Amino acid sequence: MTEPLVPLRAPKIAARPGIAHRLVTNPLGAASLAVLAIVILAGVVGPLISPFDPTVANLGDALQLPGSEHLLGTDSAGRDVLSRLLTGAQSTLIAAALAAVVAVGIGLPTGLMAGYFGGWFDSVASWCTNVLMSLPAIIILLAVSAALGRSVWVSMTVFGVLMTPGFFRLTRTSVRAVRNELYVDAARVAGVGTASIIGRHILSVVRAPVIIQTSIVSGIAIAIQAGLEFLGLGDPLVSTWGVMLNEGFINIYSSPLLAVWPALAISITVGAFVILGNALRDALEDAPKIRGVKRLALSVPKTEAIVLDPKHAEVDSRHLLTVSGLGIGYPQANGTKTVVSDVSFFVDRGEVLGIVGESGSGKTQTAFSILGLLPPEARITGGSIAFDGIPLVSADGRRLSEGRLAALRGKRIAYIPQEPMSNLDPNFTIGYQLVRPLVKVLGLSRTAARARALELLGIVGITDPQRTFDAYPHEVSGGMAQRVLIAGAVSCNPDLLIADEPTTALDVTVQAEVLDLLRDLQSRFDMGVVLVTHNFGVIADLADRVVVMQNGVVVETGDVRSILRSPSERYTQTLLGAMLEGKTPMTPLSVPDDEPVEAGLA
Ligand SMILES: Nc1ncnc2c1ncn2[C@@H]1O[C@H](COP(=O)(O)OP(=O)(O)OP(=O)(O)O)[C@@H](O)[C@H]1O
Repeated sequence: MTEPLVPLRAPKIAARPGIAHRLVTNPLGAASLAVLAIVILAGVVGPLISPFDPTVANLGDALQLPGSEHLLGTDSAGRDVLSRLLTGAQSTLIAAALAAVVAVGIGLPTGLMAGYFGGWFDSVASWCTNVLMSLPAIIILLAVSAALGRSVWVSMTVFGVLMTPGFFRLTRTSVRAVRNELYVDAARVAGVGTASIIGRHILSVVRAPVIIQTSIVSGIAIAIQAGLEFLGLGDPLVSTWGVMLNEGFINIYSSPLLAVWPALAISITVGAFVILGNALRDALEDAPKIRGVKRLALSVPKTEAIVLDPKHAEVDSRHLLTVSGLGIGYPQANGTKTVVSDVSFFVDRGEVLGIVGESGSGKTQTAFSILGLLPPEARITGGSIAFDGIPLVSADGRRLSEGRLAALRGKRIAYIPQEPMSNLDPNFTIGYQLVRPLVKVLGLSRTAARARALELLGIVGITDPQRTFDAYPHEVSGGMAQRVLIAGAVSCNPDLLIADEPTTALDVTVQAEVLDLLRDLQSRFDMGVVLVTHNFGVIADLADRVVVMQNGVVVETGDVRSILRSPSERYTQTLLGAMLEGKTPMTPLSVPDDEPVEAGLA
């Protein structure tokens, strides 16, 4: 009988100061922001508030010292230094921004693609990056100035290109780290598209380091710009601080102050950019992080197999799910390592099938083959899988195309993982992560998706859905996170639910609650469930029928009551014995030598 669900109250969540708050409360961050705000303000309003026209020469006023008329004095052509500094701020900042935009504009998207997709694009882009990095930047800039003329815009564009390897490498490395996170796989299993995954989960992770790098590169661009102009390669028609510095050094003996003003402006601005970068890093490092513990969900395998057309495949449509003679192997130097062999079972609508076995018996591999989420190196060596009349893998080795499979995952086939925390993206609230698949996959409006998500949180036994909806994953317990994932899994009203050790990572008391919840939802939504576990107790609690696996093969199968009453295989008896003794058979069980297990791979 289904027991009533134990409502779970969300813990009180202390308000966490945001990144902006942490940045402005850091004295260095606040100071650098203030300096840059003043410089940017000067750049914007400078040309309007300049007391004199910075381009008009008046030789009669040349090289005047600071005074009441010219607050910072005049240069060798009699132009007002303060007016030139104010207008120079604008062109200096725009030129630095140009370099940063070019560097980010090329480095970020190429790094994203190379890191996420890998393959030939990664090889080509990495090779180009290595070539760019081997070029001496200053020589290239000098050569470009010589060939294309003294234009600050051209030299900053080229400098931006020369800075792309930094952004490319930073992005690629961050993406490669995060694309293996379980929450990225979970988003894929939930049916979220690649562009959307990159845009939300991946970009949100690389955003912070890219902002820090951009701040630092902007500072370096100003310094390089000033250096080039100091060497006399500046555009004399654009009054930047570097051009002023160059003029100052020409008159260093007659009017040393002329070099001091632009040098101060350059060093204070460059310093502010670099300090801001560091303060940003400190603010972001303060942010709580939850990272994946163990990668279980796997990437989509390369389908070099011929893509299956569902219309032209013979399938078994009597059951919701039929797995027949399934074999899975991994090519290795000394031949193929078989991890699943000749596995057959079926699941009907409204039925719970348990797959039980010790660690390494092939349960997860079997489950992932149904989801189409085996690692790229895995090979389906035989057998077929059909879901509700749709062939996922046909007997002749063809597979349903990834596009069609992706349309099934998250809509008709849902998945509950073992480690709830690692399957939630720490960068987004729980509400956002529930709403997004509802909008993207089911096409609900934001308002409807929000209402549905709150309703689902209530259904899975969370008493204050709104508070959990607004919380970040690290602000809830493991049991609550698993309820959230269960809510996400059933949100699309799936026909088939695959739950891979859904209670293993949880405390014993929470395990019982989650099992109750699964039982309740299974009957409420009339789903077929494949329940993967190493624990016969979970099978006894939840499953109607059971498949016992060892070493990649099915040892025994039947309805749970009869197998619990009279297990015919020695291995099943040992598994049951382990349950009764309270052991968890995560490590290979030893079956007494006198009565060896009949089934099993050699
Ligand atoms: N990428 C891989 N390459 C080679 N062998 C693999 C790979 N992934 C899994 N295997 C092997 O497949 C076998 C079955 O693994 P599977 O994860 O299905 O076991 P399991 O029964 O689910 O155990 P657990 O509960 O510990 O996950 C194991 O022997 C494992 O070493």
